[in-house]
Amino acid sequence: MLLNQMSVRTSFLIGMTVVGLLGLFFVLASGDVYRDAGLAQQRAALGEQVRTRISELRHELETESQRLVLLVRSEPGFMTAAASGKTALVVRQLDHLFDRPGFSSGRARLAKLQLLDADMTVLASSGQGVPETILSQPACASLYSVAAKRKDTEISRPVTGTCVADKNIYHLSIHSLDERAASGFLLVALDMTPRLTGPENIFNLPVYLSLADGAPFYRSANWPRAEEAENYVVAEQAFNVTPRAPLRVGVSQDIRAFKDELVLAGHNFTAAAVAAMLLVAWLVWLALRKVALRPLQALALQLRKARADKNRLGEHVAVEGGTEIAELSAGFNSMTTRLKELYESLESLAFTDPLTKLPNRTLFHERLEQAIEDAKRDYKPFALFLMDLDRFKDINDTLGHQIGDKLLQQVAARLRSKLRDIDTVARMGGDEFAILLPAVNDKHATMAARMLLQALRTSFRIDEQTLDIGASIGIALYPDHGVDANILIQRADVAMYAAKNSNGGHAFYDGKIDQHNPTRLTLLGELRHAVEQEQFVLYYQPKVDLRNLQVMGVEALVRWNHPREDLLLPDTFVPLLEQTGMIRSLTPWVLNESLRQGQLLQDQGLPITISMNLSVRDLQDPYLADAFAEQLAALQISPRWLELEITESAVMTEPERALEVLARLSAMGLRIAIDDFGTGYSSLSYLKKLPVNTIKIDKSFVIGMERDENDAAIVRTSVDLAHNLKLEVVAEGVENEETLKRLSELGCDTAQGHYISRPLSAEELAVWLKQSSWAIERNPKLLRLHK
Ligand SMILES: Nc1nc2c(ncn2[C@@H]2O[C@H](COP(=O)(O)O[C@H]3[C@@H](O)[C@H](n4cnc5c(=O)[nH]c(N)nc54)O[C@@H]3COP(=O)(O)O)[C@@H](O)[C@H]2O)c(=O)[nH]1
Repeated sequence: MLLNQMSVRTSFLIGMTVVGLLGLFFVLASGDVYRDAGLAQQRAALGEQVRTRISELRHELETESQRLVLLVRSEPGFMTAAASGKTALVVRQLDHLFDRPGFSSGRARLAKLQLLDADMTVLASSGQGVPETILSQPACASLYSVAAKRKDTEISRPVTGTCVADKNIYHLSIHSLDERAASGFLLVALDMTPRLTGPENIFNLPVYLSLADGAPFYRSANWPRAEEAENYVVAEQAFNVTPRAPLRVGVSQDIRAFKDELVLAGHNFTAAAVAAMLLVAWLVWLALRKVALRPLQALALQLRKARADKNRLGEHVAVEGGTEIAELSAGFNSMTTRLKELYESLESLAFTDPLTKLPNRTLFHERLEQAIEDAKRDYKPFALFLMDLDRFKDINDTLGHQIGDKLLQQVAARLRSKLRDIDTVARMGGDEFAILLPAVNDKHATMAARMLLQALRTSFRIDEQTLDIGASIGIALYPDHGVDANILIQRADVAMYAAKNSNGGHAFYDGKIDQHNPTRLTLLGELRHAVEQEQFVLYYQPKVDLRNLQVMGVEALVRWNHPREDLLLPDTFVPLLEQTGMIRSLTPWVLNESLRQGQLLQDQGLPITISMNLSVRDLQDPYLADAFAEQLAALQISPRWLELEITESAVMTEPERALEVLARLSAMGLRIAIDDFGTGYSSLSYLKKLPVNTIKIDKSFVIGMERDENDAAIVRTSVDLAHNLKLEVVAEGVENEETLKRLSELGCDTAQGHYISRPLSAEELAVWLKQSSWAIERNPKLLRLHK
């Protein structure tokens, strides 16, 4: 377990240290074995030396005995005396021999000469030498009986023996005087005690002699004491003297020098073994480091780098090592390359808009945060643009998503091509783009916005079709309009709505126009949803022809069928739809629904004109007339059943464009009414130019005309003006019979108001048209029109 938590390097070092310690232990243990073996060998060598010396001593004594016997045989005096059988003469000769040169000159001291008969009975003994009694002791005398028991054929060979008597050790040998037994035998006794004891013993070492029963016989003065035992080796050898009295010879040898040598050799051996082990360990370490450790460390290092910095993913590590390491490194390199690819594709998925390949909302947010940091550090302003395409929804709905997608791709490419490398352009979703322009002030931002809008004004060519779109850009500046990313985005959003209502197509954030509050934001979100889900419904308010007091048309008025609220009136949401440009998505729906309703009523035999309201944004739409033409054709409805109500202010916002749009609509046969007449700063010169059929006097004058003479004057003047211009007049806001009568007296053509009817749902209208006193059956004008 612990090994699992260690680095390979540490594991290697620990493993090698353990192996090294084990090796050292075995080296030290083998030193002891080696020393013991050395001592055993020393002991064996000493034993061998003792055996050899003893054997040499025997041989030497036997040789000496032979020499003496030959000397004796060559003494005529003795041989004559022996042959004479005269004991005294023989004894004299024997003693005489003792004194002869060469008898006592040997290294073994001559101890006795005896003449024996054929039965090994002593005939004569030399007076010189050791006393007679010593040789007659059983240990020595046994040799006589051994010799006596020999066969005749063995008589010529000497009999030898060793005996211990009277604290001396003797070598005895019995030789025949000649080839015949009858001539007698000669016993030669040599005292070999000095050869085994004393400082000049044959071993030249301290000697310890003991008898068979263990009784000590002799001990050299320098024999080691018990406490010195470890400094000596002792070899023990049986030195057979007679069967009954074997002598054991112990020899000790001082081994201190040898032991010192052993210790020194042991130390040298240990040192050499340790050095060899270290060398082997070092070589193993070098090899392991080269084939395993270095490659693993290189791979681990690369892994750490890649973990710390994702950009280092995919960097290849070139390592040399064994087969497994080569396999590991190849696997590592291919894995890190694959990881890099996966990471990049993930990053691309997470941060890139798949359609336009532009940064997405998430990445834009990151860049915005970074831009704020940079701007704080460098004290440089920057600009944030939020841009929304005009008419994109129409294009998407009418030409299909594929065209819409290609248009977005071309818009993205065009925007990108117009910006600097340091600028960021991102797609926030739908047809909304965000642009970050570092290090620019308000003047640069204005120039950039104009340049981008100009770039988008050039037509787009997609699948053989030429498409024209516009855009609105809202601009928020750092730090003037905010120092926080979310605030800047919100304010650029507010500015974008202002831009939609402006002429230039771009607008800076302005605190005065910012009606930003949570309720408004919620409403905005819900409205977007409502437009997508078509959560609207049309109510219809009848208009009565004052000449016959019968209904002649209805005004279509939109209501929001809010999922949680009651039906919401247009004042609560139409201004917001107009500000945001979303009204342009609602208008086609109102047109479609109005025409469908008109067709239903006509199918029921209730032919009436339907009026619908257009906003200022509709009047700036060059495709509006085309859309109306398409819709009318699709439903096969005559344009004369449709009337469009436009306010003076809507026309006066961009009179030239409005005039162009209205001219086309009028040319198609649609009727045009000026709504809320009298409330705006009417330009009579434009009124003259407009293809208008009707003016609707604003209800604020009509409601008050009974009480306020000024209002009454305005109504009267408006009626006269309209008639002078050959226009029809509608008075709205008729709330009572008196007003209706007064309007009729003034020559007003049509009346609309709560007195006649409040706005009705489609079902209510169908009933009302059949049942009310203003019913259509009694209106011959309309019946005539229908025919
Ligand atoms: N662009 C579009 N604008 C639309 C659409 N539908 C409506 N509108 C605009 O909303 C304004 C308010 O409409 P609404 O709340 O429906 O009010 C209408 C009538 O209910 C009201 N009216 C009618 N008679 C009387 C009356 O006797 N007294 C009284 N106090 N109010 C009355 O007037 C409104 C109709 O006005 P007008 O359009 O000027 O004829 C409305 O002004 C529309 O501009 C839409 O689909 N698109």
